[in-house]
Amino acid sequence: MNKSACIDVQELNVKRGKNLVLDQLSFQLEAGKIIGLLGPSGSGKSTLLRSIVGNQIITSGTVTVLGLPSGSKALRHKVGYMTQAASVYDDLTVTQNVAYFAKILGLPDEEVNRVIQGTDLSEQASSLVIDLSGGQRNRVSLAIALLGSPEIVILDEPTVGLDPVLRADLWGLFARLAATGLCLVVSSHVMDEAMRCDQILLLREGKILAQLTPYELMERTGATDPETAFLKLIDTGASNSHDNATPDPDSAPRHRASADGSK
Ligand SMILES: Nc1ncnc2c1ncn2[C@@H]1O[C@H](COP(=O)(O)OP(=O)(O)OP(=O)(O)O)[C@@H](O)[C@H]1O
Repeated sequence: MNKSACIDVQELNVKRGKNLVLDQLSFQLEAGKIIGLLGPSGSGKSTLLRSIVGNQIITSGTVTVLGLPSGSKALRHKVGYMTQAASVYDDLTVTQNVAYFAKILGLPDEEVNRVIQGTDLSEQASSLVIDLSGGQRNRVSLAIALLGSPEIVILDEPTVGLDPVLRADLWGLFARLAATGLCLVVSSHVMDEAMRCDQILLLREGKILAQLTPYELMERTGATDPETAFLKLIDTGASNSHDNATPDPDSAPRHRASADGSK
């Protein structure tokens, strides 16, 4: 495994029912970056994320996380996971929700305040979740995923259903988290969000179409927007795209511009 790789997937196949949902995936992801897992609905994003977290029975291949097989007990506090379905209780306050999960994980009270502050929820700490906006609600799920200072945080479509302002807000927060050295893997089917990542893994019908930087995505396809770039990659078959290319320093991931605290 590459020294800086925090996730190493080799020849991963996953069948769900009779369907081969992930087909011979091999790739490595580096620490300290935002990795965007992009692909259309049904392309296998959630299944791949579940395989990394260790919540998915895999048919063959290996998924190694921080040097250990995914799902290992020793990874429990090292990998945070925010599922697509909201896992917060409407009738509890923000603090009560976070404290509940902190207790399950055996974490001290200070940890509750730390993640609430880290997700900009201090003002809403005493509000019931039912009274929060969609973005604030998603941030409660994110706060729970950050409990215990994980090294890897897996976020399954955290911006789904949010308006562009709230989406930009959350991506600003992801950038600030990545700047602290976390490895964030964020799935989305909104291609525009690809441009906010350091690296993009494009998935289609259970196969990796490309692994590249936003800069490379645009340069390789000559497209002016990521949606068109994705379609162009499909057209060309992207047969030589999965090349783990070295990021171009000039690609200066756009989110870094907002990593200094602005949203
Ligand atoms: N329990 C299941 N049994 C059989 N097939 C399943 C099951 N769950 C999911 N699938 C299939 O696996 C494929 C990948 O699903 P997955 O949820 O991983 O995709 P996705 O890219 O995350 O989609 P979305 O963006 O809509 O959440 C889909 O074709 C789906 O129909």
